[in-house]
Amino acid sequence: MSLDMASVRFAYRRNTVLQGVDLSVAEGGFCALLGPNGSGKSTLTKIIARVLKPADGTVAFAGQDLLAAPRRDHARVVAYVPQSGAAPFEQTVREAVLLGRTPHIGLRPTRHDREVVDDAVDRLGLTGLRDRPLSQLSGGQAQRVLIARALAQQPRVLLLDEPTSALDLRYQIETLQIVRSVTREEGVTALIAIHDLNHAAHFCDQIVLLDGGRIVADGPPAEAYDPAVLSRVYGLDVLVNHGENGVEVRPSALEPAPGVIGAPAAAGARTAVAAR
Ligand SMILES: Nc1ncnc2c1ncn2[C@@H]1O[C@H](COP(=O)(O)OP(=O)(O)OP(=O)(O)O)[C@@H](O)[C@H]1O
Repeated sequence: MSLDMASVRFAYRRNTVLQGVDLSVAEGGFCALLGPNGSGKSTLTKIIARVLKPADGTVAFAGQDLLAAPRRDHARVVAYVPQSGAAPFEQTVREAVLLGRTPHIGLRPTRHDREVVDDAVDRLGLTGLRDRPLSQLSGGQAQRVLIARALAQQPRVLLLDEPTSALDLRYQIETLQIVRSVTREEGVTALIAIHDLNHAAHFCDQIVLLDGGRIVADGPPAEAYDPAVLSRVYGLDVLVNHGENGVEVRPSALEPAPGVIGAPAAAGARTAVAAR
């Protein structure tokens, strides 16, 4: 079972932004979608989420055509966390997360539905905020509500469009850990559009690099991160280090910070080199 896209093409009027994308993510895989601004990451996730309809191509999960499935069936398989979401401002956190249960609920939410919601609220560190209206949340808290709503949906495929962009470092890491554990422990297939190449390498097992609506690299981080390809795509010289902790990418022009061995002495500083 896998998420499979074949020959997917999409254009905004005459501007073709996906040029025949073929992509497979194994069941339980955690795939990072990388690429510069405007390379087509959001468009690709929106097609799988059925926010946008491709001009051509197929999208399937476990052989089921996701583009033709009835909406409710699609929503039982696919959950989507957009870059930012509009929600009725007076809704509370718990009410917003309960919306994730919509594809599963009969006439009214059951005790099980409420347990799933409370579990998702707890996992995203929102327990203390669960009765608070969305209008009284910070940007990062609101982003965590969207992620909790997607988890409460209990999907087979989880799509996240830059879900960590408003999060502080702790919640960036925790969110990526949660998504990784959902993939490994529950076999959910996750696709995340993300800009941080090092977080992607650390947490994901598949890297897909988009450039101008085409896939230019696809594989495990150690194979997909080619310095020449990354430098060309991002228009910036980068180095790729293969170390004990995995692969790490950094701009080659980035000098060590003052105080680090090898850094140039800062003006007026007595020493810029750490004593050993
Ligand atoms: N609603 C729209 N109407 C017209 N063009 C659009 C629309 N949304 C996106 N585009 C264009 O489609 C291309 C791909 O955009 P997309 O949002 O998929 O890129 P992205 O890789 O997600 O970028 P970012 O990293 O900035 O979020 C860009 O050139 C963008 O300007």
